[in-house]
Amino acid sequence: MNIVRTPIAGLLILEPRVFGDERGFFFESYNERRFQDALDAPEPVRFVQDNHSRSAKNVLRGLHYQVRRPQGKLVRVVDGEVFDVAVDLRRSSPTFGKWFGAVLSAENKLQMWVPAGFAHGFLVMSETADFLYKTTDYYAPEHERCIAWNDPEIGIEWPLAGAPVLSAKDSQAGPFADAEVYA
Ligand SMILES: Cc1cn([C@H]2C[C@H](O)[C@@H](COP(=O)(O)OP(=O)(O)O[C@H]3O[C@@H](C)C(=O)[C@@H](O)[C@H]3O)O2)c(=O)[nH]c1=O
Repeated sequence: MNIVRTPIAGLLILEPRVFGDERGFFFESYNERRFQDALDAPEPVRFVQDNHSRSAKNVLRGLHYQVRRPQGKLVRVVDGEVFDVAVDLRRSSPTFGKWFGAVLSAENKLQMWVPAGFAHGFLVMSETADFLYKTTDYYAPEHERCIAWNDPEIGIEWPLAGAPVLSAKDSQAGPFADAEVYA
């Protein structure tokens, strides 16, 4: 597994080693020891929930985060292609308010490690996309918050091909300026 650091501290791209042969391919989609070594964090990261969503083309989910029960997320795509984005909500971070995005696909098999302290979202670029992720805390809807995907202050450059399809919740999301952020 190759670890690619991003311009935002703690936010990583994981590139698994894929073994292809005449049958198809094999790769380790999660290896706890390699993952913990890559993070080099004081406390081991513990995952408590695995999620799977399927979305149609142009669906945009996000930008989501949980105050008080923040979730680290290890995300990947097993069918299709998405543009995956994390926004740094850690006020003490030199990259507070900055975003980073990467194309994750079934083809490239890249994973993004989004630590606690970020808002997260993605746009589906293929006809459909199956999106899988592990989280470090449980879903807590009472602590869930949304920031508008098109907040001008954040300025995410989404590779849009038309208007995005949003949930009712996401279409009512507020601006970054009103967001409850982390310390
Ligand atoms: C996220 C989640 C949703 N649900 C339920 C609530 C709701 O009825 C239904 C759909 O929920 P949502 O519309 O919030 O799903 P979705 O918009 O896919 O939410 C997800 O978006 C991406 C970008 C993230 O980063 C995730 O952490 C999560 O917030 O599923 C759970 O039961 N557990 C969960 O962990």
